[in-house]
Amino acid sequence: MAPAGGVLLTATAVGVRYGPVTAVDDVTFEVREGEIVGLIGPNGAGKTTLMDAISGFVPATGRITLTGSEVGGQPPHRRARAGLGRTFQDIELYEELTVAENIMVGASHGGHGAESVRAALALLDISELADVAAADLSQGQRQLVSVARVLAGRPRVALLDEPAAGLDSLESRWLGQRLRAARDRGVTMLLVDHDMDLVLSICDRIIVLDLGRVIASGTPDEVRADPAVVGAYLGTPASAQAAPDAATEPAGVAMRTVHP
Ligand SMILES: Nc1ncnc2c1ncn2[C@@H]1O[C@H](COP(=O)(O)OP(=O)(O)OP(=O)(O)O)[C@@H](O)[C@H]1O
Repeated sequence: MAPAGGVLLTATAVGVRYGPVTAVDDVTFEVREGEIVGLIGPNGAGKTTLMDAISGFVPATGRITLTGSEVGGQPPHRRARAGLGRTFQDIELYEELTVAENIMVGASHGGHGAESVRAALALLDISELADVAAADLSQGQRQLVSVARVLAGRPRVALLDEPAAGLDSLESRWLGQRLRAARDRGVTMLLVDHDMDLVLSICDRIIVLDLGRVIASGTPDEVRADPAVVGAYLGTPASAQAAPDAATEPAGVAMRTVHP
């Protein structure tokens, strides 16, 4: 169950248009302290655009607040300084530098001291990688280093964009354990990923987008059993879906078979 922390991040009636395309449409949700909230949905659902709207990389309508203060309208670096740390899909590391050095020099604002770097690595249980050259890391370790880089800035909410991209299922499970470890030590995360097993296993709550709108939200079990979610993933309108108790196959099984 989600811990009962205070509300850190709110999105209220957030919308993003690209010309005639409504990429995010009237989206409202909140993230509470100490939770991992997952953002999922089929290709083109608006997940990346919503992350961009929250972190300030695209203009959006509606309201976005962090610890009660409006951040919508602020440029990305101001939001980062206010406590919205973000990873990006393309991880760029200096191959010849160590993990600790990469985190120190790779900070998006101001750089981090050695103590922050050590703390971030410890949060993710990867302290043993501090002196390893980036060139010697596995893909899973690289993903965690990019998360550590964000955590070293001590964000109020860490926005993680596809941290399991390029990982096999074993690496993804390992990543999930590390993210859970960080969450158990108080890190709050909003996570976009296509890996359903990862999202369903580590998130406290999940928000499901389709065609820019929230079509479901709840615990992993609630979302897994929601006919609207199954319909969105299978490309069938929810109204045409059998009721969950009449389905020949559990919804969770159907969702797990759908990968990008
Ligand atoms: N820069 C852009 N200009 C115009 N349309 C865009 C732009 N970026 C995204 N879109 C459109 O906005 C909608 C949402 O796209 P977005 O990339 O946010 O979805 P997504 O859920 O992240 O998809 P994926 O899972 O494939 O990464 C899509 O219809 C997409 O074609």
